[in-house]
Amino acid sequence: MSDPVPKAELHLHIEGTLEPELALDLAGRNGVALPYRSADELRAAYDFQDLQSFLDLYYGLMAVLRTERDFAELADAYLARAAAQGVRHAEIFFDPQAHTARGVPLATVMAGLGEALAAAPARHGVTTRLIMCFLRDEPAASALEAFEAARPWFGTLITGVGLDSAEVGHPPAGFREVYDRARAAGLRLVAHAGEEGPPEYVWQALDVLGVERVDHGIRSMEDPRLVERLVRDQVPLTVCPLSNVRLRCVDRLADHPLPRMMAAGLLVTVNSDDPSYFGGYAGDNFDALRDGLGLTGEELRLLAANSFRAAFLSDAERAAYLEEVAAHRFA
Ligand SMILES: Nc1ncnc2[nH]cnc12
Ligand SMILES: [Zn+2]
Repeated sequence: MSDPVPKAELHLHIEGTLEPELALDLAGRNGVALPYRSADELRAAYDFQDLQSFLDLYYGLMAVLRTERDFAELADAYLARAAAQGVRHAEIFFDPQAHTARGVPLATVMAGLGEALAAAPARHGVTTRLIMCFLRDEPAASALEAFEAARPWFGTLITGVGLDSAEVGHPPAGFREVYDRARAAGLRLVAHAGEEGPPEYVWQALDVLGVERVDHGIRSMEDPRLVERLVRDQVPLTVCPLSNVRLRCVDRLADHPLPRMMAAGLLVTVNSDDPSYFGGYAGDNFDALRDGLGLTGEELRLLAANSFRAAFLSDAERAAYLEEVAAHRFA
């Protein structure tokens, strides 16, 4: 990747950027016993059958994240890698409940992430937003509790709310109340839907939760009326091609619906989801689309421009980033 196109990353779980080497370092530093003796042994465990098999490993490995410094190092390492692949703006998810349930105070998580994000423009040339996600396989009451605990950071460090974790059997409609509170608090609204779950979950994310962006949304293609709606309203979809292959939502990259989604007029963006686990950061996903699906430089430019159109930026920031995309020369 000689000169990557400038892009925004809008679907990135900071916990999913935990590289095996850092996980082992933190395990040693924090005295956490892991059942892996080397980074290669850990990497070999990254062979997933579906979303749940990934989540089991992902939540388990979070045990190594304990201190403010751990979260700061995690986020700083992501920002360095992302910047090297052309990411100029990152809207970063985190899972508060996955940390507080392990006894790590929310204030510790926020202080660590806050330190790395505050340094990011000067250190890495990356602007950021932070989006707290609710775990949809936990009760709605737990999401409400997490939401209320995070109020001190609303509008300063926390820009929005999202919904993630095991999708099937956990439809968006169960989280109406916490989304209503988030809207009233002035937060931006997104949710994972249509990754493994059916198009009905995308409808619920739009019509019950009132989301502004849909994370994944690939199964929307099964419902022509839903595609019509998403095209009409130009609802951004944060698609994650390498993730979809690794979690077997699609059989092979060659079968990925992204080209059909673009042809249908959907506002598609390309993102890495959990790059340490799925074989690539944002630029690697762009490269895979070029090398594996034959996307042209102009198609990649459109995807990069879409990422800034779909981002929670001011008009002035957006215009400046779109100029950079327009000026980019593909090799
Ligand atoms: N791809 C994904 N889907 C749902 N929840 C997640 N949490 C982290 N990555 C996720
Ligand atoms: Zn995700």
